[in-house]
Amino acid sequence: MKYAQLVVGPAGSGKSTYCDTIKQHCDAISRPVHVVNLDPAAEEFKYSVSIDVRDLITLDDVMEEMQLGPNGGLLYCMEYLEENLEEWLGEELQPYGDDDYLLFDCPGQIELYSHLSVFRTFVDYLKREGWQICVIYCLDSQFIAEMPKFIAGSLSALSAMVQLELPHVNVLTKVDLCKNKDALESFRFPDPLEMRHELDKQTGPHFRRLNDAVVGLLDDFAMVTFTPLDISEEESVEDLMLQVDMAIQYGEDQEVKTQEFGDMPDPDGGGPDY
Ligand SMILES: Nc1nc2c(ncn2[C@@H]2O[C@H](COP(=O)(O)OP(=O)(O)OP(=O)(O)O)[C@@H](O)[C@H]2O)c(=O)[nH]1
Ligand SMILES: [Mg+2]
Repeated sequence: MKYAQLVVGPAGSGKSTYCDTIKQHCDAISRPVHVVNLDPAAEEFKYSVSIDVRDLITLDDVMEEMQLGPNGGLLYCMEYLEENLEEWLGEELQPYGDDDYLLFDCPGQIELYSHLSVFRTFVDYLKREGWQICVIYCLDSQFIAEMPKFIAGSLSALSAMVQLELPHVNVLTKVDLCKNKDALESFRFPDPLEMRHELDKQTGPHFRRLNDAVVGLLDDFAMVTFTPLDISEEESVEDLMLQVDMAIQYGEDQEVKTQEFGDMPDPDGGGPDY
């Protein structure tokens, strides 16, 4: 079995820093991982890149040749990647085999994970090629102090979960910058009543039914939970890695059946078993 983490999330949420952190952690414990850059707009990396989409296409070239702005240019690049997936990526992945572990550092446009097909095509291709994949959805902890922002972040994570149908770990990044780390605990397994109460406090009475529906939706998908990551604490990195290993069934007997997202949500509540 081959393993991969697909590291996604909004622009600037800490995806590349996450990849760097995990790579360093794994290097330190002599566990081989390789990082793949899938961001055609990336400029520099702290980690060493094993496969780079910029060898196929770069945002600068596309913007210049197609007269596109940065967002349109990025979408063009990703569609180009989608069209050349088997030919280019297939070739690049050739040297990787059993027990190899890749981290895919992805671009930050969230529409790529919600309503464009490129990542779905990408994931389906990797699955067909025998890769066991876990999605890491990064959300910046600096933006979730207020409940409406936390809910907006949760909904975007949920939309990626529904679109990609893979084991999924939501990560709260930049926790080292948080003054009150204990306050983050309440976001690990958010309480629906509390969410509803906080939302109602911050919106007018017209929004009550909408708030109710949104919180009900998140509660139904009981797996919209977040794991805080403090990159300055080795233990935090280890805990997260363990959680991802469980989600991806790294090192487990391959007879064990993967729990598919399609089995969710559990109508009786309760999170996933992994
Ligand atoms: N202190 C601290 N800063 C962080 C952390 N993660 C990211 N940053 C900073 O946040 C900024 C964005 O981080 P990146 O890792 O580049 O984020 P990204 O999601 O890859 O960004 P895009 O690829 O542009 O979407 C950089 O200035 C990082 O140094 C973290 O855990 N702690
Ligand atoms: Mg990045």
